[in-house]
Amino acid sequence: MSENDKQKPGFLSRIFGRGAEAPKPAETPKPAEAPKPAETPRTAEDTPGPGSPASRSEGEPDFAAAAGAIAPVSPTITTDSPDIAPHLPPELAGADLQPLEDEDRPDDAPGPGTIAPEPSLSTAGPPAGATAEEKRGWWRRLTEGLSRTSSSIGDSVTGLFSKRKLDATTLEDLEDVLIQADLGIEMANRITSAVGKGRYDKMVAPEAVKAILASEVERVLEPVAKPLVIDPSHKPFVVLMVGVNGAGKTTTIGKLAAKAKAAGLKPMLAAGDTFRAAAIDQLKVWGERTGVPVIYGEQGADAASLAFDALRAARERACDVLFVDTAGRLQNKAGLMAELEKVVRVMRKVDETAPHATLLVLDATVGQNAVNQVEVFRGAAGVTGLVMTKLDGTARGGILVALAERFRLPVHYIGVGEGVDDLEPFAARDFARAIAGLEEA
Ligand SMILES: Nc1nc2c(ncn2[C@@H]2O[C@H](COP(=O)(O)OP(=O)(O)OP(=O)(O)O)[C@@H](O)[C@H]2O)c(=O)[nH]1
Repeated sequence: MSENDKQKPGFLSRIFGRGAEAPKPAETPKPAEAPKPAETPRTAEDTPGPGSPASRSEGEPDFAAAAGAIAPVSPTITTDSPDIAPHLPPELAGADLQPLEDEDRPDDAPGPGTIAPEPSLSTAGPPAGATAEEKRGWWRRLTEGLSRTSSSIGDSVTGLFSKRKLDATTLEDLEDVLIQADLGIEMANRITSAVGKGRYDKMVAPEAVKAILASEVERVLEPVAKPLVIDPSHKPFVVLMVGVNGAGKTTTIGKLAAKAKAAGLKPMLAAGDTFRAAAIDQLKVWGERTGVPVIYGEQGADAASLAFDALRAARERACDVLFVDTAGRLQNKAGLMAELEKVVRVMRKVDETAPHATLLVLDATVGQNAVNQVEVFRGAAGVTGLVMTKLDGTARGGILVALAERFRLPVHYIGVGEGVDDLEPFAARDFARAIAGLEEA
């Protein structure tokens, strides 16, 4: 790290956390086991149906109490350029899965634990020193990703306010628009009151309404817009990804792995969603694409056992960050809770402080259902932060504002597309202005 970098406390503390200590020396690694070949995936008939136990081990004795007795899951670790079978799971059909171009990785990429001069894992908004063109690109990706929400809100505001003076009906209509965008009733009330204040019987410019909306939204979002801080005193820093099936956990891990690499960190991925073979394959594809090793077992293997092995392997390889994928089946809340708790307890046999972050991945297109998901996963997994995906696929992106107001959990990232770059660090002002349909501040 250059002297120059050391003198940037804001930047460093966003990455490593304030007052972060120097990394502790890694524990003496146990002798690495030779990777075993992946076992033949089970057939469809073997796949448990809805209502089945959350894992094959559910209901079996909890081995967390005796970590020494953990049954091996025959995990395999891919290399940095794993050889993946050409068969892709159906949900990946058509996705852009070409390996990242080498030119994206600078020749002088710094080693683990140091900081790349370019975008960090955690910085919200375009990186310091970004060119005007890069800044425009960042804003364009954000506004394009949020365009369904912003056109729904922005076009309605323009329609409501461009031709008539403000009266009670206009405000009621505005409130309906905001509720339909899933901003929540309280937020909608607050915005309409702010718009109505002192403006009855006057023409109000749509841009002025949008500005009020953006500032009210920003006020709610500002306290929760927090970067994901990778504390280097944990080696690896363990990030547990939780969320219901299809929320975007695996994709988000892939995008985060790319960000971690770009930040000069050494990541590893654990295919802890052992429920579906396709989920394991999907993570392996992301590993190949980003050049990040993936540890995986056979379909149906015990997820906790895999997480245990992954943490040990990441430690042996001196990885900076381990992203652990999980299955999320809400059909069986008790099973889900039991499995996640077991994953956490077993990882703590290796590192009693793990996981260091538990990110709940939420699909924005489920609307108000996301509220229920936060409640369930907060109870099951002690969620420390949120990632909201698929904001590009909904006109109801206001749900993020409603969640922020209700739960006040940190929001680290938003997903605005399927591409590797379509995961934006969450920035309150930019999000607020984008959904209001305003230009960049
Ligand atoms: N449009 C869009 N699609 C996304 C985004 N994030 C994820 N997806 C897509 O959503 C689908 C499901 O994503 P996954 O990453 O497989 O979700 P998961 O939570 O891992 O699902 P399971 O493996 O079934 O547990 C995939 O087709 C992704 O490409 C996003 O921000 N925008």
